[in-house]
Amino acid sequence: MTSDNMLQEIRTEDAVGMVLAHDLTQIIPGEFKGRLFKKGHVIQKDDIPKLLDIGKEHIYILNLKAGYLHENDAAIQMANLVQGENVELTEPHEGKVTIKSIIPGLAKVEPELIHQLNKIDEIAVATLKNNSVVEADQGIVGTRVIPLIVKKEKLELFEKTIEQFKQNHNSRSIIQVKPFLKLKVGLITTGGEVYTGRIKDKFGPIVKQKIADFGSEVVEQRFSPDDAGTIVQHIRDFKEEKVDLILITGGMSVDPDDRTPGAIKQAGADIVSYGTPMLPGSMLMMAYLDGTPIMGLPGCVMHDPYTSFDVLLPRICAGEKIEKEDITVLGYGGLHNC
Ligand SMILES: Nc1nc2c(c(=O)[nH]1)N[C@H]1C(S)=C(S)[C@@H](COP(=O)(O)OP(=O)(O)OC[C@H]3O[C@@H](n4cnc5c(N)ncnc54)[C@H](O)[C@@H]3O)O[C@H]1N2
Ligand code: MOO
Repeated sequence: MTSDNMLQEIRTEDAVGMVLAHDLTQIIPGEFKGRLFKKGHVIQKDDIPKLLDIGKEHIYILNLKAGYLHENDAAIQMANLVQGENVELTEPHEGKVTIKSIIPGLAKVEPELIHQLNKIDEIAVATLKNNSVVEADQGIVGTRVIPLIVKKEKLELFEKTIEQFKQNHNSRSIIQVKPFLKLKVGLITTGGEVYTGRIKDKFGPIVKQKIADFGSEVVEQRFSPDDAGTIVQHIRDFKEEKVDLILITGGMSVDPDDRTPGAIKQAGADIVSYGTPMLPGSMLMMAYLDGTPIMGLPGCVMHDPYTSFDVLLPRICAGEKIEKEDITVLGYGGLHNC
């Protein structure tokens, strides 16, 4: 007997008729990784060679004492303690519970708390990054304890850490998925070369597709020469038409014809940031005009698949307000092939 006499080691050849204490995993590189036997399975004579094939010369018989939890029950408890809106739990599998989204949306995870929880010895909580875009049925979090049996005290500490975090953060959900709203988007395409027809607009279709990907719609596209007054007029018209988001493409960098940042300021918007420390997408402007988000989109959004626009857009589509702090953190890890 080991581990406070709760785990009895039995030779596999002598284990016929006994009950497995946990899921047993087989891994064949490139072919299979998964559960070969499930916890609770009663071992049959035919199972013996299969068990030996996966390297199990001994198995555990479990005699759990008060004050201890089986890995499956610990994983369920941990998942229940962190789960919030629009998610569901899977059954435990090889000691792990997965929290999955039930809708497409924006996954919210509290990094600071996840770090605190993982400081508890024998606890493992693996998550997607905060603000990841997820599909329905996609896993967001996996919970597991490292040993097969764990002291209940560990889970009590886990729970207390969460309670304390909630007290300090207005009972904020730990893990949740925010649905995407159906926004009406007004698009202003600037650039004399497009306005006069010298070149075809290639920015509009790309932005329209990105908006549609989150279930929103560009309700109108207007074209403007490199003239601040015209851009301001289009902004005001869209504001009157009560669009939910105004996007302005081009004219965002350092040339004399780059009129977009000036026009957004001239329209009276509050500027959250001109510039982001992410490449590509460093010349993006984030602003709000009486609560309506306005974004100035630099040329790279038309060319690069992943820019600061692709980081901020899903959050805006999920109804979040972008603050300066959301922009400043984009620099660390923010160099993407640019
Ligand atoms: N010396 C510097 N050069 C650049 C800087 C800088 O800080 N200093 N920033 C770079 C960054 S970052 C970007 S992004 C680009 C472009 O920024 P803009 O938003 O000002 O882009 P434009 O000058 O308006 O156009 C650039 C390019 O894209 C074509 N374009 C624009 N709109 C359309 C459209 N609707 N359809 C088709 N093509 C379009 C335009 O004709 C130009 O070829 O600046 C870097 N340079
Ligand atoms: O706004 Mo610009 O690329 O950073 O490419």
